[in-house]
Amino acid sequence: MATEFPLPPVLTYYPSSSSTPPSLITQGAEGRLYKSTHLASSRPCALKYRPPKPYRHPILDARLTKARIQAEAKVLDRCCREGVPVPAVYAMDAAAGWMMLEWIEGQPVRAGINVWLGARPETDEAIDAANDAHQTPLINLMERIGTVVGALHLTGIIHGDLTTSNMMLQPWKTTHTSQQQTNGEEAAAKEAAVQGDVVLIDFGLATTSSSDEDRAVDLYVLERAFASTHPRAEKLFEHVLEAYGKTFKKAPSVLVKLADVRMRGRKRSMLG
Ligand SMILES: Nc1ncnc2c1ncn2[C@@H]1O[C@H](COP(=O)(O)OP(=O)(O)OP(=O)(O)O)[C@@H](O)[C@H]1O
Repeated sequence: MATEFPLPPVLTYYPSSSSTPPSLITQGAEGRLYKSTHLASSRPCALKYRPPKPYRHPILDARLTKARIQAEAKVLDRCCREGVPVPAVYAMDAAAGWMMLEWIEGQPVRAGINVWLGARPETDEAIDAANDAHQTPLINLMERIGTVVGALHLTGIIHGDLTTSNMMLQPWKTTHTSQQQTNGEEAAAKEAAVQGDVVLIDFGLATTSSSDEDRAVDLYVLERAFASTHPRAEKLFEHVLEAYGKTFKKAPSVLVKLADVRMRGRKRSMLG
């Protein structure tokens, strides 16, 4: 895809004959995400660029952009060092508004879950978390989500915007086929859609905290996002929490706090 916007200068220079111009993947409110082979054709990378905002005072805008990029890169670095699955930071120029990250192959978890659920008849009842044996591959994914969020919280980082769009499913080298899903190509494709390693992305709103309350709010944000994005699978969210509860010593007390946070959330929505 041709780029429709000015690029940061670093990306208008192609260091090797095999590197191709970056292609725009998404354009959000704050920034743009390009896929690029700037470093090497065999090593695609994600270029996150926050262009100047004409509606902000230029000095304030430059300062804000720089601080946000630096903060996001710092959190990603820390996650990498501590073994939390996130894209590695390859390069950055915070003052120029960009950072270059490891490209994560695969699709967002949201899309994978939708492929899995999409194969069910429209008239289907909501999925019963405890008894639906046919959901094993999806349940396994939910558990992997809980484990990764637990690993993140253990490092003292709060994501701030956990959704199934801010998690990628990085395909496994070999596919694992469950006993339930051995009948046909369609079933195999459906199962493949929920396989892969969960990699967290978009740390633009991340903060550091080790308090039960902040961790519980992070989980609550994910719980609400999950319920509105995947309403039929809402009940399966308990598998995320169950796996989370096993990840570190204080995780069970975060889950107790989550009950409080939910209650407050409900009261607030009743009051309008
Ligand atoms: N490292 C990556 N590898 C592959 N795809 C990525 C990567 N980072 C982001 N993406 C894709 O780009 C999309 C947008 O990325 P991201 O959420 O980080 O940007 P954003 O929403 O513009 O960020 P912000 O909320 O900080 O403004 C993601 O949903 C994902 O599909």
